[in-house]
Amino acid sequence: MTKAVHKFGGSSLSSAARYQAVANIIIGHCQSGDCIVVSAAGKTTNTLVALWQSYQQQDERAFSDILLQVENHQLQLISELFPAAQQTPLASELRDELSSIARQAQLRQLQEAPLLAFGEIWSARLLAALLNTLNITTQDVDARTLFTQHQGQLMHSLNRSACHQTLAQDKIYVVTGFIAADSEGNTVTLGRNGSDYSATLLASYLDAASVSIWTDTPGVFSTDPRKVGNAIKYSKVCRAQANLLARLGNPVLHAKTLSPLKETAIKLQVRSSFEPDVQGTEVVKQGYSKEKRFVTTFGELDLLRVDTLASGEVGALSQLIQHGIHHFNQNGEDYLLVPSEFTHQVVLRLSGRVTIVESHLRGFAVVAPGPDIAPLVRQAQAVLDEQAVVVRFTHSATEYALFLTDQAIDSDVLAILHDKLVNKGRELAVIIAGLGNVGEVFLNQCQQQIARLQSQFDLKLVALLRSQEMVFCPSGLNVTQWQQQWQSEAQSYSHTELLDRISELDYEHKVVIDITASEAFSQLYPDFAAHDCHLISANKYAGTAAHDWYQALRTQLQERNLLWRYNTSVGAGLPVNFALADLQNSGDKVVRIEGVFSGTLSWLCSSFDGERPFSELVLAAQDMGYTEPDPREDLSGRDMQRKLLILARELGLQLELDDIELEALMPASLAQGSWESFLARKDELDAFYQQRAEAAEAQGKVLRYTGALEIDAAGKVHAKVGIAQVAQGSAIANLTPGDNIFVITTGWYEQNPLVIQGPGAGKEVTAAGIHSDLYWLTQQLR
Ligand SMILES: NC(=O)c1ccc[n+]([C@@H]2O[C@H](COP(=O)([O-])OP(=O)(O)OC[C@H]3O[C@@H](n4cnc5c(N)ncnc54)[C@H](O)[C@@H]3O)[C@@H](O)[C@H]2O)c1
Ligand SMILES: N[C@@H](CCO)C(=O)O
Repeated sequence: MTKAVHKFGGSSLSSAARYQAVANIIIGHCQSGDCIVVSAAGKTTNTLVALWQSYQQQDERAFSDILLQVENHQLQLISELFPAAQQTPLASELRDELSSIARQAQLRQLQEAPLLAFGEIWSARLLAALLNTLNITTQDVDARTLFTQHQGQLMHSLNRSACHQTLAQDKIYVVTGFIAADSEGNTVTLGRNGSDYSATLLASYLDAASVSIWTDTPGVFSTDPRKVGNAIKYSKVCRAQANLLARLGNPVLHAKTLSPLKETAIKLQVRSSFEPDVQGTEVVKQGYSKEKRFVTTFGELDLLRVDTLASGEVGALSQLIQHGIHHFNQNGEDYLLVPSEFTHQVVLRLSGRVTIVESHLRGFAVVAPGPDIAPLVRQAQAVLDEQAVVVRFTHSATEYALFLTDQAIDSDVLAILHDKLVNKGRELAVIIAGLGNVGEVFLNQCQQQIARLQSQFDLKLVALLRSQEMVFCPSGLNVTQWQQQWQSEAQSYSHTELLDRISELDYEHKVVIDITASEAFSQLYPDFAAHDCHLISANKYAGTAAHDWYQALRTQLQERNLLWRYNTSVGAGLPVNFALADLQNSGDKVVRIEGVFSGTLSWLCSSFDGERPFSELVLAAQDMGYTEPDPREDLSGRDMQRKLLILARELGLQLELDDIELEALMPASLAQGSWESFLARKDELDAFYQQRAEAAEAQGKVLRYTGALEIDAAGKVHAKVGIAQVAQGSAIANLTPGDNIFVITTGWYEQNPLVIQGPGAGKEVTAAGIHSDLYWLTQQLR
């Protein structure tokens, strides 16, 4: 049984490298029995259209030039994709076909459709050959043997049995998109973007489980992502809205694509072959997704009024111009929105029954759930008035409204419309990982916080995760009863299951809040980003990972318009990152940061008076929730080293963790082994500390654990964390136990540095800092 149909468009096959990329996607996503539908490579169809035009114009010189261009392009693909031995038969088959085209042209017997069909035939042949060289049993199939039309209508039962008979073996089939045959065996084409239609038709004939349309954008967006940076990629769109968008000219979905899927359970996905790991958009049956908001812009259109429109006539007109036509009725009159380039064809066909009401219109449509339309129309009109955009015609229906304007809607106006019409009333799904010291307090504060944010943003807590178990509730957990829900519903999970569940979430925005201390969990950040999740971290591992990984994550987040907030990873709730960002954004230059950046070490050093053994204080700090899960992460200086690295990266410095010199506040011999074995040797820790404290006292000083980062005049960075003897009475010596202090010297704060001081660890302050990050995120999303 065919499990899946995958369609790759021209942009996915525009070069040898793209063919290789598609082959890799097929290897990763397909199984024997699946079908691949292909369009012509790159701009091949346009070139073949130009070839046809030169033939019609009897321009022999242009004809032979274009034919040579076609040959060179195909030969280049062949030579780049295959070893020499394989190139010869492929090249000679191509040359035979090109000679036959030239011969038919000379005899004036060339026909348009069979000429255009070569684009798809060559793509299918090359891709199948490439897959075979990669040891994947593949066969290319000419769709003219599968799809037959009679008088413009597809012969469904004949086609169905042809598909079942031809595509029955245990191999991968690469089928040509766009083309079919008529009942006499002549080639016919399925129209613009016909390959998408071929793919859904094939899926319906084969009762496939799914169709994936692989294109150059990773899904269906709320508006054109090339024009509006914060366009939202929806993970799910319902078929009715997808259909409407297609009729309104959305560039990703095409009017005919969806029709074969009506009344079927076939899953349709739109994905990017350029970012195959990124979750695309699923077009789901009615009721399986919330209705979303879209602002979709138009190319040049004419508005036509038709006297009497017969049933099926709009479909026939669309068929004629091979393009979607939007039809609506206003005040009892029928209107058509026709792309200007096709108006003359439509007017000719409707001879005498049509009036051109307005021509050369641009504009946009707002698509939204019914109850939202009326207020959105008012808001859109207000934006257009403010921006002095002249509206020539408007139309409102139950699920959409049209604004037809004089001028094209430019990116600035579109961004404002999108902000006002789409960015409002959105939902944010919150996934919380880590329900330990900080996580529990954060959750307990959540009830109040979510209610407070609710007036501006609709937050839903959809998942709670510990290392082994999770509760996942897409419609939202009850924050006040999370403990009961945890008791009754928590289940073990794998990371794959977690990512699958996240990919199914039907929310405009998602955020993963990482309150774990797990390096393994932080390594999932690129996957979360690929699933369009914003990130908030108290966990320091991602911020201190190897620079290349860290930079790749940052780039990935930036490309996907995702935000990452991690203020609590340094100084708990203290606004250190804010201050550093603000100084730099204001044009200041930070040259030195020094101080105490560990709540645990601050508390331990300030509390130690020789009365209680040092190790006893360590256990007390652990009890208070100051330490990392393994307090040796603090005692080793590693936690403070991480914080200094996070600050360094905030300053744009390219450091690795080990570029920061580190001196531990414990004997090196205690670093290995279990926590229990460490406790068994706690005397060694006590002696280690006692000895250093006494040495400091002998100098009239006190022992503290400090860190400093300095950028010298030559731009060289010096960074260190370690044990220091500090003068009694100094700011560091006088720190309240548990406080952090950040002394920041900058160009402007040179003689008298800026000081940020306060609690640097603790459940409440850290949880509060995470709420601050969440609030910041919601503000940015608005
Ligand atoms: N304690 C503080 O004062 C403070 C301050 C700032 C930042 N932080 C950071 O906050 C994080 C949490 O600190 P804590 O004191 O609450 O730690 P904790 O050990 O008490 O809690 C960690 C939680 O994470 C869960 N967890 C571990 N691995 C996981 C995984 N792979 N997936 C999902 N959950 C996982 C554990 O089950 C536990 O519930 C740490 O990264 C810490 O550095 C803590
Ligand atoms: N263990 C850390 C928690 C805050 O990151 C500290 O003591 O500073």
